[in-house]
Amino acid sequence: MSVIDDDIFHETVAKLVRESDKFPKTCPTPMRYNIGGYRASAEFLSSAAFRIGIIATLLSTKLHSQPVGVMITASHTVPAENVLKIVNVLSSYDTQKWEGYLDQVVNADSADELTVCLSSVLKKSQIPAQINAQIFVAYDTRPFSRHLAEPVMAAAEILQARCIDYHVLSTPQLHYIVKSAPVYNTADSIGAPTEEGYFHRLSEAFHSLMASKQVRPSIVVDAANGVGAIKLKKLMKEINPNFLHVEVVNDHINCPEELNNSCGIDYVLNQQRPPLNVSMQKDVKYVSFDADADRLLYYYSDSHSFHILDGDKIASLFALYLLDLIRAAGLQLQLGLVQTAYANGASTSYIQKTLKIPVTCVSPGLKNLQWAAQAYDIGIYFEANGHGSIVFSPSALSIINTHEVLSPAQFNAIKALKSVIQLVNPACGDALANMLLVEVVLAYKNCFLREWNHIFVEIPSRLIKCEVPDRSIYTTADAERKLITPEGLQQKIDALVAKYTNGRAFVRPSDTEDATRVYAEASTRSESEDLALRIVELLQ
Ligand SMILES: CC(=O)N[C@H]1[C@@H](OP(=O)(O)O)O[C@H](CO)[C@@H](O)[C@@H]1O
Ligand SMILES: [Mg+2]
Repeated sequence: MSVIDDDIFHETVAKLVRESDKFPKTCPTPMRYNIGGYRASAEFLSSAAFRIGIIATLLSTKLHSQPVGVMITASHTVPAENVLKIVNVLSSYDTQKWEGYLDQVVNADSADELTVCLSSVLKKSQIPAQINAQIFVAYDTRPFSRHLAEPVMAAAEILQARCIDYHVLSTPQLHYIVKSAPVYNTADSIGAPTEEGYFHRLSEAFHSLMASKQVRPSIVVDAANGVGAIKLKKLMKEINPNFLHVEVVNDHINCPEELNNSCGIDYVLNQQRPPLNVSMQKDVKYVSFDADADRLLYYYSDSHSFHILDGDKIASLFALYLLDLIRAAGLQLQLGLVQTAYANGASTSYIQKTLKIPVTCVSPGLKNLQWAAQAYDIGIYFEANGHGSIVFSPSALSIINTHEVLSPAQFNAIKALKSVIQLVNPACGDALANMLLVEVVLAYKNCFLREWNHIFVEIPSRLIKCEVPDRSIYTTADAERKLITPEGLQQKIDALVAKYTNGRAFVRPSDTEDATRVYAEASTRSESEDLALRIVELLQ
C-alpha cells in the first residue's frame, strides 16, 4: 500500500492548519478524550470539533472507508455543555493510539504546533495515498449542538471525505447507522443504514416477539426533554397499538433550559423520586431516559414506597429470558454477564449463584463492558446507571441461524432469539430498544414491575462524588476496585469495610469529572451511608 506522498502531505497539512483558524481554540484547559468523549462548555468545542473531523477522516481512511460517526450530545448533563464523541470504531480499533492522536491534535496551541502534530499523526498512522473516508455526523436537540456539526464537516470536506449530516438523532441511532452501513467492498449489513431502517428493525422484531402474548402493556415515559421524545413518538407510529401503549412526558424539546432539568434518569436515580410532570399512580409502569436516549430505568410506587429498577435489574431480567430461550431451543451457548463495580452486590450474587451465569467485572465505560461481553457466546453488559445491551458472537449467530429444529417449542425459541438479536442495539446501549425488550420479557413472564423487582433485594448502597484537589494521585487496579496509590489508603478502607456487615466499598477517580467517587454497601441504609462518609473523611 502506498502512503500519502510528501508534496500532497505538506499541502494537506498546510490547508488544514489554515482552515483551522476559522475555529480558534478557546478552551482554557487541555482536553482529554475519555470514556465520555470530549466534554466541555459548548462555546469551547468548535475547535475540537474541527480537529475531531480531521482525525475521524484519517481513521475512516485507515479503515478502508468504513464510516466513522461523530456524535454531538451531552447526554445527561446541563444544556450548556456538550460532548463530541467518535462513534463505534474507537471501541474496537487501536483505541489508545487514536485517542492519543486526538488529544495531541485537539490540544495543539499554535499553528506551528498543529502543523507538527498533524504531520506526525499522518506519518505515524500510515494513511493510504488516497484519502477515502465516510463521516456520519449527528447531534441531539441542544441548541448549540447543530453548530458543532459544521466544523466537523468542514474538516472532513477539506479532506474530501463523503460526509453525511444525519441532523437530529439519538446516540444509539447514529451507532446503529454507522454499524449497519455496508463496509467498503462487502455486502454484510444488519439492516438499512437509515433512521427508517432503525425503526423498521425495532418494530418488526417487537411485533414478532409480542405476537403470541395476551397482554397490552402500557407505560409512561419521561424523555428528559431530550431527543428521545421525538424518536420515541416516531417509533410508536410504527408499533401496533395493540402491543404497546406509550405516553411520553417531559417532551419539550424546544425548551433547552428544561433538558435534564428535574427529569431524566440521573435526577430519578440521585433524588430517588419521580421526575417533574409525573404523578405516580399505583400499578402504572414508568420509564426515564437520559437526554440522548442511550440509558433507561423503570420505576413504580406501591403503598409503601418508590422503587427503581436500574441497569442491574434490567440485565438480570434479560439474563432470565435468554436462559429460558437458550434452554428451550436446545442450544449449548455460554451466556455471560458483564458489570462494573457499581453493580449492586445482590445482583452479582443473584446472577452467579441463582442463575449460575458467570459475571465479569470491568472498569466503568461502555467500551470496557463491550469488550468483555465479546468473550461470551451471548454477553449481556450493563452499567447500574441503565446503560447496556447484549452482544452475540459470530459463532453464536451462526449456531442460532443454522440450528436444526426438532419441535415446535424449539422453533419458537429460535424464532424469538432471532428477534431479540434484531431488537437489541448491536453497538451501544439504547433506551428505545431496551424498553421494548423489557416489555417483551414482562409480557412473556406475565408479570408486573413488583415481581421483577423482587427477583433480588438490593444491598443498601451509597455513592458520593467527592471533590479532591488532585484526582490523578488516585490510581487503581482490579477493575478499579482497589486503590494502589496513595499508598496505604486501600488498607485503611479495608479496615473500615471490615467493621460493617455485608460491607463493600471502593474509591476511584472519575474519568469524566474532576472528582473521585466513593461507593459503599452495607446491611442497612444508615450503615452504607456511614461507611461512605467515613471513607470520604479518609480522602479529605
Ligand atoms: C458511577 C458512574 O455512573 N459512572 C459513569 C461515568 O464515569 P466516571 O468515570 O465515573 O465519571 O460516566 C461514564 C461515561 O458516560 C459512564 O460509563 C460511567 O458509568
Ligand atoms: Mg447518554
